[in-house]
Amino acid sequence: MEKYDLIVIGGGPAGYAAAMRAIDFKKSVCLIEKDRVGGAGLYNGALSSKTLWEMSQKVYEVNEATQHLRKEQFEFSWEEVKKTLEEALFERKFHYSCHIKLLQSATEKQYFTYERGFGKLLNENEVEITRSNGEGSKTIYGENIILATGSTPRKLPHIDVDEKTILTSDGIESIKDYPKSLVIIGAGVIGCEYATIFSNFGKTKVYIIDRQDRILPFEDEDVSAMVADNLIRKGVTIHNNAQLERIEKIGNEVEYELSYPDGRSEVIRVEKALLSIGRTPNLENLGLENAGVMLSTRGVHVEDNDTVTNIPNIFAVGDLIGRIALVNMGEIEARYTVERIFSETPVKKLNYDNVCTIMFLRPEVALVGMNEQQCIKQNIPVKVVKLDYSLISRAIAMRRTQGFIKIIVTNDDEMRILGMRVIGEHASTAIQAIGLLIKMHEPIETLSELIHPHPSIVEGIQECVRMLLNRSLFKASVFGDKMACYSLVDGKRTPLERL
Ligand SMILES: Cc1cc2nc3c(=O)[nH]c(=O)nc-3n(C[C@H](O)[C@H](O)[C@H](O)COP(=O)(O)OP(=O)(O)OC[C@H]3O[C@@H](n4cnc5c(N)ncnc54)[C@H](O)[C@@H]3O)c2cc1C
Ligand SMILES: NC(=O)c1ccc[n+]([C@@H]2O[C@H](COP(=O)([O-])OP(=O)(O)OC[C@H]3O[C@@H](n4cnc5c(N)ncnc54)[C@H](O)[C@@H]3O)[C@@H](O)[C@H]2O)c1
Repeated sequence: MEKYDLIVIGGGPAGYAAAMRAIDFKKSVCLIEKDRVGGAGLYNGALSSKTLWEMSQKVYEVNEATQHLRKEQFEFSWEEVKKTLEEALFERKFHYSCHIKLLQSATEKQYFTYERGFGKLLNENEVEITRSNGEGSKTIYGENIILATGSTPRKLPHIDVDEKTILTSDGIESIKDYPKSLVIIGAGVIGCEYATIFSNFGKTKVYIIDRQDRILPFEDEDVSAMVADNLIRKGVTIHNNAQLERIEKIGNEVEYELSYPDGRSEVIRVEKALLSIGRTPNLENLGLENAGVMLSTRGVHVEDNDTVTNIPNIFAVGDLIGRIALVNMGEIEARYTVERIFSETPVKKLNYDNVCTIMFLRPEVALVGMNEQQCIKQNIPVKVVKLDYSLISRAIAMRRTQGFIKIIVTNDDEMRILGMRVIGEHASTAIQAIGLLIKMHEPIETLSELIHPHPSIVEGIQECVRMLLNRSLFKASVFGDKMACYSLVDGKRTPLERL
């Protein structure tokens, strides 16, 4: 039987990162992927949806900038959109396939093996690989095993997803043309990103069904309100507080019925529906019971800030553990796991305090660390500072002054940063710097006199920090509507006196 130091099941961003990190330790690693290396990091996921988003942003911006000049809207045909999408996917797929091929023929071949097939645990060390092309199966042995089988869209028993008319993110990119109308069920990240994409293209009437009183319910109200306002301005209908009573295919269309707390109900017909109500970990036929691996309510059970399961040589990373479903987190968890297994020196546990993300909306939203509602929920007393984009030179130069920067710090003299939210153009440009400050437990003083490029959106972050220190360029006493600074203790906001 072939023996390896490490077997990795699943070749998405997490599994791939694990295999590559094992090579650095000169350990023998077998990576097993049943379908396509890259997983949802590429296909029907991060790269594909961002390619669509980028194209849709271009369309929207051209039309916005030239609205007084043109009679007709600028547009891409769906064929052009698909072609660009395929080019982008091919480029990345090419990197992976060349990389894998060359690694297997280079000096690394003694370490790296790639197997195309379905991986299943037979016990704590043995994995069966069943090849999809009818070439049978084989069993291999691993000293250590990393499970990285990812997730798939969550479905509901009463919604008949056929990936043609009623779709999930797995099927939406295979549509043959822009739908004339699209209802999106679930107003989380995927739902809002696709609402942005289709409303940007301007060819689809978009509806979002939101069972809560606002979209993006896990984000602060000011963020979700600005995102919602912009979607509505682009013609999107948001059904807030709506209960989906029924959704069914009628011919080539979809009919859905909603009810509201005030007793109202409505029936609407659209061309397509997109179900985006979260993701489910890929646990099926993984053989967890054969090895005695336990589950949590979210996925495979792992220890806090760690990736080890209840079986000491079996680990789980990425979407499969249901902790934070992001490419960057899957990669970090995977790299940590390999270091934890093979490093001769102790490795620091995982830390989720400074996770940086971007929500690809219009405008983009950058997130790092905690938001206000998390501070309230965890009863952490904080200070909050908020600056409107209209006071930032670069936003003025861009003629895009809609947006704000919000920074949350500890409610003490040191004022360590706990989190930041930026919504607006170039929102994502400064999140890693803030992520680094959070990780290093640095006080905000560090940022206040650092030389920032001018004109840039990040100067707004510096102005926020200076406001907290009561030394801002503009004074909140004058621009009270654009600058806010308050303490947030026991859920109560109290304005802080600022000059
Ligand atoms: C529409 C969409 C947009 C997204 N946008 C972003 C974004 O902008 N930024 C971001 O950070 N994240 C984004 N995400 C989330 C991100 O794609 C996932 O968090 C990430 O891909 C998870 O990586 P993973 O390796 O854990 O799992 P996956 O990417 O799901 O990969 C798992 C792999 O395992 C394989 N597999 C499963 N079972 C087996 C088995 N038994 N044997 C062998 N192979 C198996 C699968 O075929 C797959 O290739 C997005 C997701 C979606 C759906
Ligand atoms: N830009 C990014 O980083 C990015 C982009 C896309 C996806 N992702 C990742 O993918 C994950 C999954 O995204 P998602 O949007 O599917 O999940 P989500 O958790 O972000 O949102 C799901 C939404 O569906 C709603 N919902 C749940 N059940 C419902 C029901 N029965 N009826 C109506 N609404 C319902 C929830 O209230 C929530 O608003 C995200 O958590 C994120 O980690 C990240």
